[in-house]
Amino acid sequence: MAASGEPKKKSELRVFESLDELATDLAEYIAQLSEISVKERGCFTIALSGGSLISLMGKLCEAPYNKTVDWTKWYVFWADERAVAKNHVDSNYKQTKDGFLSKVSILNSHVYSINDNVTVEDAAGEYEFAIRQMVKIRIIGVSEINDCPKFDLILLSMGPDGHVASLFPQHPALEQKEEWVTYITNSPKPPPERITFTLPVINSASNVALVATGEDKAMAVHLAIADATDGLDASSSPARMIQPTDGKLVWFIDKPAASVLDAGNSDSPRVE
Ligand SMILES: O=C(O)[C@H](O)[C@@H](O)[C@H](O)[C@H](O)COP(=O)(O)O
Repeated sequence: MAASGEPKKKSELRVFESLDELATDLAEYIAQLSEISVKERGCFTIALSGGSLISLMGKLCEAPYNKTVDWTKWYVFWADERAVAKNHVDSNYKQTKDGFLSKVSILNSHVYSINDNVTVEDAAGEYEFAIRQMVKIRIIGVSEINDCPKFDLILLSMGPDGHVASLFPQHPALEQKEEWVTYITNSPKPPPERITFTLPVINSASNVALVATGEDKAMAVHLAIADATDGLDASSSPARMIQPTDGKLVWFIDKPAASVLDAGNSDSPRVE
């Protein structure tokens, strides 16, 4: 059973006893957002990332969702991607195709993967251009605050160092305010070359889900969520910088990832 708090400041923390319960709730959450977006806007724009996220989304490929979700209305993007060939084991696209896209009826023409035939810089530029075209025709919504794309849902998983997408602690990419998509060539976690959504894009989404599982994430979860983090330099916790301006953030974490919060080492969390 999830310990789920009432939304406060448009953020919510859901803590699960098991990965199975987390996966069940995550599938229902995504399916509900898809239904709402299709009803309100006629389509559903979702940006994915790597890590265990894709396998945690697995229940979407099963009954009832495989039949009830309106897959033809989905448009799939990536919040970050490694600059490797699409058939490389490190490719987020490959992981998503093998574990998700090949199992549901999303149209190939609605899948916006990153060009793996050009430099990482050009791939980032092309990806931003593609997103701009989709904003122009309003498949992707637009933020009234800053003209950024407003994805219906951006799904992120957090690393043990608090990184989200390919935004790593202390990295200058965290400061990028102008571009929607940027690239890095020195990722502390291999592979070194990656493209990533910038913070303004992530924070402009209608919904952001942040998934963190396992004990190795416990301190990063604490730093990202706790109200009081004495002397914490903001850029040491990219996950803490995820604060949708006009959208809603939901954390999906398991007990081990919540263990530092549970231990009472944090003051009241910034989210409930
Ligand atoms: O880009 C990457 O190198 C990974 O995808 C990374 O961002 C991953 O998502 C987190 O480290 C969480 O990993 P898990 O979800 O596997 O715990």
